[in-house]
Amino acid sequence: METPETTNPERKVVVEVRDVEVTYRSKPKLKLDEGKPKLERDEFTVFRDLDLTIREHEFTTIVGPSGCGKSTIFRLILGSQFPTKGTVHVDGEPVRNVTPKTGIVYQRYSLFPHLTVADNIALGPLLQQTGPFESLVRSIGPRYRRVRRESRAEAFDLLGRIGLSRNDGDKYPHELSGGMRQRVAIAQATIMKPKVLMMDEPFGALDHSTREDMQLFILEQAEKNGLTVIFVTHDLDEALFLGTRVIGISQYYAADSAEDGVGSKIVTDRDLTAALGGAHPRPTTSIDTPEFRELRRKVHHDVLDPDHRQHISEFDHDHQDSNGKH
Ligand SMILES: Nc1ncnc2c1ncn2[C@@H]1O[C@H](COP(=O)(O)OP(=O)(O)OP(=O)(O)O)[C@@H](O)[C@H]1O
Repeated sequence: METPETTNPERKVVVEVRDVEVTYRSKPKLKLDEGKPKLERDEFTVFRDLDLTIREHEFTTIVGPSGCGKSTIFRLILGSQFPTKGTVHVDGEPVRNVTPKTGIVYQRYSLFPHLTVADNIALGPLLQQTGPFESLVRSIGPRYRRVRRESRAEAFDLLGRIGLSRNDGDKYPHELSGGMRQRVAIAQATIMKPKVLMMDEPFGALDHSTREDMQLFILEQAEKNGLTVIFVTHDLDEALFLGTRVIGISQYYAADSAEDGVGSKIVTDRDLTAALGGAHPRPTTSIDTPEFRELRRKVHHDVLDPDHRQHISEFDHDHQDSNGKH
């Protein structure tokens, strides 16, 4: 596997995935064993010995073909799924559930349709300071009203920074364009100052030109606010354009197996800044260099080329250490 000189060992570790195995089990099925009925579950191990270290201010993009396990990694870091074996830490603590340490932006459905834009953005701080119970029973109390007023003021302040007007704050999500909705979703996540911002195909539903605008927008937000971002996409160009580090996951085939895929692994982990001789492929104008085209060809070959996947089982399975080196 490519060695990621990528990750700067002096930077604080934000996400640490160690020796993780993820096995999915199907619901019990009734089968016949020598004529006797028996309940059995099918098992599928998507990852074995998965290691991943993500450091502060990295913009890590995770790319790979459908079904390779991108969302599985996403859910493990988020805390909505747990490994069968191994550990996942965020900001030095074991991940046990979804916490404000992790901000999330999905392709859709992050916004509550019955709340205005400002109330959607203010919801996180409001719930954090009052809790769902207090919100429910004390919504007319003075403390709740004060916290709500302050959270909304913070939300209105944020609108300008995400390219929306103050008037937009009183609109409902259905009154906004797709790109504006995703800007609000990003504000909703970042207002909580998460240690890591997780984005799962966030621009997948947008048209081409809005998607390009949003790519520039998230780069600007990441840079201005020093965000640590993990961005899952199946689009290699998007992954290479946005990432300071690109992780490619692919399914592998056991040499002696007739099965389709027998698991997935990280097949590429590259520091784009280092790979391109210190020049990051931003802004857009510089991504068409010979170095960038060669990098794209290699990552495409390692991650997305189905002929290459046949041979991945011959790869060295050694773990990386916390510096990302073998
Ligand atoms: N709950 C589950 N039960 C059984 N198998 C599962 C389950 N969730 C995921 N898998 C399997 O694990 C593998 C990885 O799934 P995952 O959704 O993480 O992939 P992905 O790369 O995000 O796919 P896509 O790009 O299509 O969303 C797939 O083969 C999938 O069928």
